[in-house]
Amino acid sequence: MTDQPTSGAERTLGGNEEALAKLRTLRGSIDNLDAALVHLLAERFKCTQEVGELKAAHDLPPADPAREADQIDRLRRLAADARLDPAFAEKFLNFIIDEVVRHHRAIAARQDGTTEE
Ligand SMILES: C=C(O[C@@H]1C=C(C(=O)O)C=C[C@H]1O)C(=O)O
Repeated sequence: MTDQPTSGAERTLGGNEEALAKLRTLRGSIDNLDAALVHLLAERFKCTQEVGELKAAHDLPPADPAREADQIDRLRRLAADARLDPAFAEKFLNFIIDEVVRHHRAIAARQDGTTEE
């Protein structure tokens, strides 16, 4: 007996129990990986928050383009080794870094007694 289908793809597979079981197993792993990604990102943002406070306390600029370039090179190499598209890895890292720098600007502005955004 198979559980009731819960999504469009599951309904389309209908009575194909083998394919349905495989889809559900894969989606279970995707759920676990997405949870791990959220936890990893939360830990990364905890670290970058502290970096932002350190920078504000020592009057350092919110962004460090040289460090960003090193990180992007490194992530592109890691992605290629892992057979992940390096262009995607770069886009993903830039998306995260933009958010980090936005936080760092806000921390610096708070420290200066100004408001940003
Ligand atoms: C976290 C930092 O601040 C910024 C964010 C970075 C990142 O998220 O990897 C890298 C460089 C900086 O522009 C840092 O300087 O280390």
